[in-house]
Amino acid sequence: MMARTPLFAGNWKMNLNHLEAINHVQKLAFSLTGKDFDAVEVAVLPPFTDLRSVQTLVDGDKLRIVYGAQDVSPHDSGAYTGEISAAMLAKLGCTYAVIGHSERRQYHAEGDELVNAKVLAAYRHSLTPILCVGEGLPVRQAGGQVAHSVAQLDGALAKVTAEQAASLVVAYEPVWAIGTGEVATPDDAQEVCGALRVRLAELYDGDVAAAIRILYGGSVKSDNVAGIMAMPDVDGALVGGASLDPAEFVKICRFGELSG
Ligand SMILES: O=C(CO)COP(=O)(O)O
Repeated sequence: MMARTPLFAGNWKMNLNHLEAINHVQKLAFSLTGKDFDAVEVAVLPPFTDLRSVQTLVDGDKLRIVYGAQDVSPHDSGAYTGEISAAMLAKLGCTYAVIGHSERRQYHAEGDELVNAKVLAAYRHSLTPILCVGEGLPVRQAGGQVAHSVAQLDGALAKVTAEQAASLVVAYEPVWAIGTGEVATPDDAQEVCGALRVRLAELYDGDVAAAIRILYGGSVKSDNVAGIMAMPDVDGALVGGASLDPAEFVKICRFGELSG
C-alpha cells in the first residue's frame, strides 16, 4: 500500500489580513525545518485577500509550505458577483480549495449538489479539493454519524472519476467539535474516517481509497493531535483556531510527525 504523507492544513477562516499573513507564514517557515517538511505536508488556507501575498512569499523564498483557498465558485467565469473561480486560484499557485466546510453549509445554505459542482470546478482547474463532511450534534446523539458523513461524501463525489479522486483530500469535521474545545476521541475519529475509506473503495477501488488522505478536524491542538494521528485512517488534521498561533501550529505538525 502506498504510504500517505500526513497533511496538516491551517484553516484561518476569516482571520489575519494580508500583512498579518506574511508575518505568520514567515514565522511558520522559520520554525519548521527541512526535516519536518520531509515527514509531513504543511498547508495554510488563508482568506482570499491574502493569497497573492502568500504566493509572493512562498515563491520568493522558495518555501515548502503549500496553500489554498477556503472556498471556490462552481462556475468557471462570468456574471457571478463576489465569486472567485478555480482558474483564478490555480493562477495564484493554490494547491487546495476547501469545499463544503460546515460553516459554508450552515451560514450559506450550501447543499450536496452545490458542493459537488464546486468539487468538479476545482478538478477542471487542477485544484485539489479538501472536501469537508461531518455530522451535527443531534445526528451524533442519534448514532447517525457514519451514515450522515458517507451520504455527504456520496453527494459531493457525483461524476468524479477515479483518476480525479486519487488526489482528493477528505476532512471529517464533526460540527459539534468545531471551535468548541470538544474534540472527538481518537476512536470517534477512526470510526467515521474508516467508514469513509471503505466507501471510497466501493465508489472507486482499494488502491484509490488507499491513496486518499482523510483528515480529522475539530478542536485539534498540540495536546490531542498525537492520539488522533495514531488512528490508521486519519492522515492529518484540518486545524482552525490553533492554526492562528504559529508556534502551536508548528507543534501540531511535529506531533503528527512523531506519531504518524
Ligand atoms: O473548522 C475547523 C477547521 O476547518 C476546525 O476548527 P477548530 O480547530 O477551531 O475547532
